[in-house]
Amino acid sequence: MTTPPRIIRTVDTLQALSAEWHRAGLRVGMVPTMGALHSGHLALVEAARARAERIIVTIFVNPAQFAPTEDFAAYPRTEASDVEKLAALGVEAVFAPNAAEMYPAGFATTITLKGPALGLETDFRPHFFAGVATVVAKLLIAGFPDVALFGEKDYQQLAVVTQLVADLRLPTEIIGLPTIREADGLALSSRNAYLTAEERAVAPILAATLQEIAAGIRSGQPAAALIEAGTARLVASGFRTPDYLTLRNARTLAEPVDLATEPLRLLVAAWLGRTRLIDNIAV
Ligand SMILES: Nc1ncnc2c1ncn2[C@@H]1O[C@H](COP(=O)(O)OP(=O)(O)OP(=O)(O)O)[C@@H](O)[C@H]1O
Ligand SMILES: CC(C)(CO)[C@@H](O)C(=O)[O-]
Ligand code: BAL
Repeated sequence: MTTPPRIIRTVDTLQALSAEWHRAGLRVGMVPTMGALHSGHLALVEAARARAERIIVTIFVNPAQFAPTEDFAAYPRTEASDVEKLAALGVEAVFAPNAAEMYPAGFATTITLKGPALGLETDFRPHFFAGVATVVAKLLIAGFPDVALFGEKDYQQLAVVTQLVADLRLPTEIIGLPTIREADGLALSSRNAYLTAEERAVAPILAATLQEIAAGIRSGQPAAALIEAGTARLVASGFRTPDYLTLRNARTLAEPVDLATEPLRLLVAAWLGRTRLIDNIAV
């Protein structure tokens, strides 16, 4: 029989619980999420279990990372079934605060970023990483985990969080885990729930296009021509012209200078109907 996780609504309670665990000599792991949990999230939880004796999963649809025109209101909220999934994995605590707990009246702090936060998502969601970094800093300070796990699906976010924790010297190890995919290659994402049946049939072309471009680059074909052909394939399949489809240095996310020696990552964001999909792969 599994013990259901403790549901925690306040920062004070989470800080006290984490301090108690640390006093008992237990390692604490954290998996930050916005809920609507799928197997990608659950893989992060399982990886946390291998690294920590106590696991906190956070569920918070963070208003600060959504522009007024974005899908904050529509974002799926499924707390009861999320908690059931986490209970089955033996998660000890779910931190699910409301917005007033995270951003009380008078809240006036926002983290600003450079480095890996420049470009890509920031060109299209300028508010996004300030909102993510501010909430992640708050979550890490609330839960004081020894280790926190993030998915490579949100590759730039992982780079931003890694930089944030290094710059602020937060005492948490940040671990990135590979993207979990459907059998047809589509990266799992809570927003896949927005896709119509027709769009769902088209969506795997995003990952297939990345694979095709990466294979071409590895075989020595010019990246620019491959990216142009990939863009045309996406548009012909029903995607809008991608927000970006680009080859970057996998560590800095800057434009690569020397393809032969730098670690490379191919990243894409593209709208399919009313759903914005992102994906990325190593080259
Ligand atoms: N397919 C996946 N594989 C591995 N990790 C994932 C996957 N999808 C999401 N994650 C990770 O789970 C964490 C929480 O992400 P989030 O709750 O935003 O889920 P999401 O499915 O990415 O939602 P969205 O549709 O909003 O992008 C992040 O670290 C994210 O990178
Ligand atoms: C890291 C995060 C939980 C911050 O709100 C969110 O951006 C997400 O779910 O990837
Ligand atoms: N998965 C990252 C959170 C977001 O896109 O808002």
